[in-house]
Amino acid sequence: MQEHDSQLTTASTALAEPAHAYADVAGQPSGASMIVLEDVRKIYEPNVVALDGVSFVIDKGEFVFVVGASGSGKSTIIRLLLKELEPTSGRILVGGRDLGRLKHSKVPLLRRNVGCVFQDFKLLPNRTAAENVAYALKVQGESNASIRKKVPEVLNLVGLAHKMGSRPDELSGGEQQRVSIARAFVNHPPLLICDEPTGNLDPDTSVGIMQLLHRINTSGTTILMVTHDREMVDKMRKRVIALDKGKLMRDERRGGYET
Ligand SMILES: Nc1ncnc2c1ncn2[C@@H]1O[C@H](COP(=O)(O)OP(=O)(O)OP(=O)(O)O)[C@@H](O)[C@H]1O
Repeated sequence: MQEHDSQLTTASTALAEPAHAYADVAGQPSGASMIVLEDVRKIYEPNVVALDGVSFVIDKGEFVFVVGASGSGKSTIIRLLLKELEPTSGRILVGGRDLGRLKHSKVPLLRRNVGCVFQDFKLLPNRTAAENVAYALKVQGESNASIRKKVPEVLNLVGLAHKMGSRPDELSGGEQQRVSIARAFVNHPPLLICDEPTGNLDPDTSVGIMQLLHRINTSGTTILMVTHDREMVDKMRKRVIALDKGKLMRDERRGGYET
């Protein structure tokens, strides 16, 4: 743990000025906010109102849960933040950049600055843990020398140094999620979006994953986590944004799953 923490401190130092990571995205200065949604509406064809005037601000370094019943609009928010979708109206800023004004050629750069962790891990089945992380770096154009350095460092950080050569089918669910967190965090993105990261895990394993995400957060990375994990939200007492049928119903510092 000691060793992991010192590496997270290094990550924190690297993130001391996360605005640099975005400096090329649109060439605008970044403020203290990591995510801004201003009166965002999203209507899917033919006429499904997924988000109905949602506004909130998430500052750099925050840890925020997004909760709500199925169909309340949580995944739509994630897809908007990654610019996989465009809002019907309203404004979205990530790292100070207005996504509505972001050129399509800059979208890959945006996504490199936003790590993503999913419920189903999305690992390549025939590759080892190390290869899964290395592959993500390779497609980003990272040099072989840098990949050789970064992969063991990040797998050590998530507590998987001893399983670098294991394929996903040789790893437990919790270990697979650690590989997926390593892949998302390997370039120390200023923002990590987690879509139900503990949804497939038992309660004890989920606690370990949450501890890891908490440590990543305390190193400076902003975390937005969509979850149905009532117990976890109630235990962590972090900021909670609750959606219901596309509307923001609650935004509470140190909130619980329900009021
Ligand atoms: N591509 C789409 N076309 C039409 N309607 C969609 C599309 N994607 C989502 N929706 C609808 O938009 C609403 C919000 O969906 P969204 O996936 O954001 O909810 P969610 O809160 O993530 O749900 P879950 O917890 O089940 O993942 C739902 O009514 C859903 O049926």
